[in-house]
Amino acid sequence: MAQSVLLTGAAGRVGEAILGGLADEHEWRLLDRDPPTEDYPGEFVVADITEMEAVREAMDGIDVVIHLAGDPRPEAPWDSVLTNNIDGTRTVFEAAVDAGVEKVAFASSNHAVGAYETEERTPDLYRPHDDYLLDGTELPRPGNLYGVSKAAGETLGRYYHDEYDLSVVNVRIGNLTEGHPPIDYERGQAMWLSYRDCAHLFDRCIRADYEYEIVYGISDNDRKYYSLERAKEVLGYEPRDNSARHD
Ligand SMILES: NC(=O)C1=CN([C@@H]2O[C@H](COP(=O)(O)OP(=O)(O)OC[C@H]3O[C@@H](n4cnc5c(N)ncnc54)[C@H](O)[C@@H]3O)[C@@H](O)[C@H]2O)C=CC1
Ligand SMILES: O=C1O[C@H](COP(=O)(O)O)[C@@H](O)[C@H](O)[C@H]1O
Repeated sequence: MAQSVLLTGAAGRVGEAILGGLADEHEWRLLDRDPPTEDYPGEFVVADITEMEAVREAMDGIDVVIHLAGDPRPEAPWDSVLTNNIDGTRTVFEAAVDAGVEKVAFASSNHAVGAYETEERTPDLYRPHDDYLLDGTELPRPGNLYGVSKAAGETLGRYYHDEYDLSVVNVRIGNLTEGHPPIDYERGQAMWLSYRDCAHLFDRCIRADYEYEIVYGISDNDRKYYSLERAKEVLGYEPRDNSARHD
C-alpha cells in the first residue's frame, strides 16, 4: 500500500536515488533547505530541519519519515554536524513523535563505525580473502566528528523508540555512487551502494515492520565487511547489484 512519506534532504544524492526509483510508489512530501531546481513528485517544503515549527508543519499527515538532511562530509567541522546532524535530527524525531508518525528511517553512515578499519586490518579488510564482518550489533566507533554525529543520530533514534514507541531503522549507508562502483577505490567498492539498491532498500524501510534496527546499506558486493543479514531478515532487502560484477 502507498504510504505518505516525508523525505528530508530530498534535493541531495541519496534523495535523487530514492525518488528515481520510487517516485510513483508512495505519496511524497519533500523537504530541503535548498529550493527545488527541478520537478519533484510531490509538495516541496523549503525549510531548515533545525526550525521546529516548519518541521512540525511538514509532518502533518505523514506515515513514514526518511531522514536524509544533514552535512554529509566526512571532514565536516563540529559546528556544522552539531547543528545540522545532531540538533536537526533531534528536531525531526521530536516532530515525528508529536505528529504520530509510525516509522523513521535515519540515514546513518559507514563513518559511525569507521575506526574499526584499523591499520592492522587495512587494506586486507577491503579484499576478498578477508572475512572480517561488522553486523550492526557492534558499538559505534567513529573515525571523525561526522561519524560521531551519525552515532548520535542512532542514539537519538534509540531514545525516541524506547520512550515513545516510534519504529526506527538506522541505515549505515556505504558509498552511494551512480552508474558504477567507485573507480580505483577498494574501500568504496567494498561498500558500494547502487542507486537501484538504494531505492529498493528505502522502499523496504517504508513498508516493513520493525522496532529499532541498525542495518548496513550496501549492494551485494563480493567483498564486503558489512553484513547484509539483518537488512535481509528484518526488512526483506534483496540487493541486485555487486561491485565485482560491474563492467
Ligand atoms: N551519499 C553517500 O554515499 C552517503 C550519505 N549518507 C548520509 O545520507 C544523507 C544524504 O546524503 P547525500 O544525499 O549524499 O548528501 P547531499 O549533500 O547530496 O544531500 C543532503 C541534502 O540535505 C540538505 N540539508 C543539509 N542540511 C540541511 C538542513 N539543516 N535543513 C534542511 N536541509 C538540509 C542539503 O541541502 C542537501 O540537499 C546524509 O545524512 C549523509 O550523511 C551516509 C552515508 C553515505
Ligand atoms: O557517509 C558518507 O560516506 C561516503 C563514503 O565515505 P568515503 O570516506 O569513503 O568517501 C561518502 O562518500 C559520503 O559523502 C558520506 O556522506
